[in-house]
Amino acid sequence: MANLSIRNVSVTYPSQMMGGAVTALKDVNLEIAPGDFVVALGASGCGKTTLLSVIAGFLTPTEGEVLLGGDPVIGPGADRGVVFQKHALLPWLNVIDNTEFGLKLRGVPKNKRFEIAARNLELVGLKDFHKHMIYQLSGGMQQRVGIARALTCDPAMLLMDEPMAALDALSRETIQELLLDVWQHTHKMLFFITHSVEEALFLGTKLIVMSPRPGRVTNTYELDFNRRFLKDRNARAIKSSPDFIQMRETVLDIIYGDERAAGDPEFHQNA
Ligand SMILES: Nc1ncnc2c1ncn2[C@@H]1O[C@H](COP(=O)(O)OP(=O)(O)OP(=O)(O)O)[C@@H](O)[C@H]1O
Repeated sequence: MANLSIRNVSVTYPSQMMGGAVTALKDVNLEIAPGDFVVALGASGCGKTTLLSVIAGFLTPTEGEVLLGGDPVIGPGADRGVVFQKHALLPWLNVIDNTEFGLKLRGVPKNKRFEIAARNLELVGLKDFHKHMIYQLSGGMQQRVGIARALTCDPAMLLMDEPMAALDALSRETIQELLLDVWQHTHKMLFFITHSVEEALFLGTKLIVMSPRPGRVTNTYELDFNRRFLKDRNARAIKSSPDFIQMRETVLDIIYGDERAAGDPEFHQNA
């Protein structure tokens, strides 16, 4: 199975405000192996979305390279499925047609694409919702469709940019647990962006904490809270355990420090 290697990646955007250029990423190195669930966390503007865009192939780095299975990433590809925060589903198509969409574009025959889409919808708990229109679904169910759709081309990696941000607390916890089940079932690499420290610690096997100006990875932690959850399925016990709380405070200190240094007095209490 293929590793994803991010090697010495820097990204500079042209900017009229910031003296002509803004360094969104500076010399980022990261190795993601099959089965890794990498979560990126950090103050606003530290380059999380830029890093995801580089991995997805939406953006070419100014310096450095991204390799998937040793091959350079030179654009978007079916080997990397992207789940966006919202507004990414096609409202005029029903659930099964949205889920099949990528396969249809690739010319996969109808029977085959139905079989794959139905399997993925079952995986995300939507087997009875094939014919529903997108507007008939809750935000959490729409995100389940987004995950099923991203899985249909059997990518090596799922990329998710704050996929839970628009959900209420209960739906968010349900989708977090669902995502861990999907991860355990598929063994895909995951790269996941969030602003919630609790979510990051609960979901990831590897947490990267990023700092702004210029955006870089300052701290990396190996985690096993998600594996503990998959063993005993008691999320509340894990999130209130002493080691979870201690880790949460350590990470919050880093992020608060960055927010203060950036002069933002209203750090959003998203932890
Ligand atoms: N297209 C662009 N043109 C110019 N500057 C950009 C562009 N996209 C992002 N930036 C700048 O690059 C830096 C990193 O942005 P990015 O969106 O990657 O950060 P982020 O960590 O995802 O932020 P947030 O948490 O607020 O979503 C910021 O200073 C941002 O203003």
